Amino acid sequence: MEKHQLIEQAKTARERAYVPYSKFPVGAALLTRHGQVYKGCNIENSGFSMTNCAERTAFFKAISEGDTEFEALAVVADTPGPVSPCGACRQVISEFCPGDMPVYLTNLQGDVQETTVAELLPGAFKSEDMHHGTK
Ligand SMILES: O=c1ccn([C@H]2C[C@H](O)[C@@H](CO)O2)c(=O)[nH]1
Ligand SMILES: [Zn+2]
Repeated sequence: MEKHQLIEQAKTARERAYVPYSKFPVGAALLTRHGQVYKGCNIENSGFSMTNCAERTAFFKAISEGDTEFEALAVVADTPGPVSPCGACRQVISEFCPGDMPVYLTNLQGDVQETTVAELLPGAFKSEDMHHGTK
């Protein structure tokens, strides 16, 4: 699957966003090692803190279906520059993806910022960090 195809899938996902409060739809498309794509949109709630971002929707769909090996992620929103994932999503992405995995941050104007999981969250807290002295 090519980069532009994954970005198109993210745009399709964005059309399903439930965003009555922010009116800011976001779409994500997560490519697995087996070539499957999990799409995610942001889903808001009148209790604002319960909002789930597009990125985390895609990851939670994949993980809950038993797909745990990822190759690329695309995210799209109608932003002036490439969309920037929030801190919570950066932490979730770091949990499940190799540091060198490509991430395509895009917008509707066609700007594409190609980055990596490690660049999105330098110094990420990892499970290894919890086991000092216990192994
Ligand atoms: O990368 C991002 C940034 C924001 N949002 C959502 C959360 C909320 O619904 C709206 C405004 O923050 O956009 C995402 O889904 N992904
Ligand atoms: Zn987020």
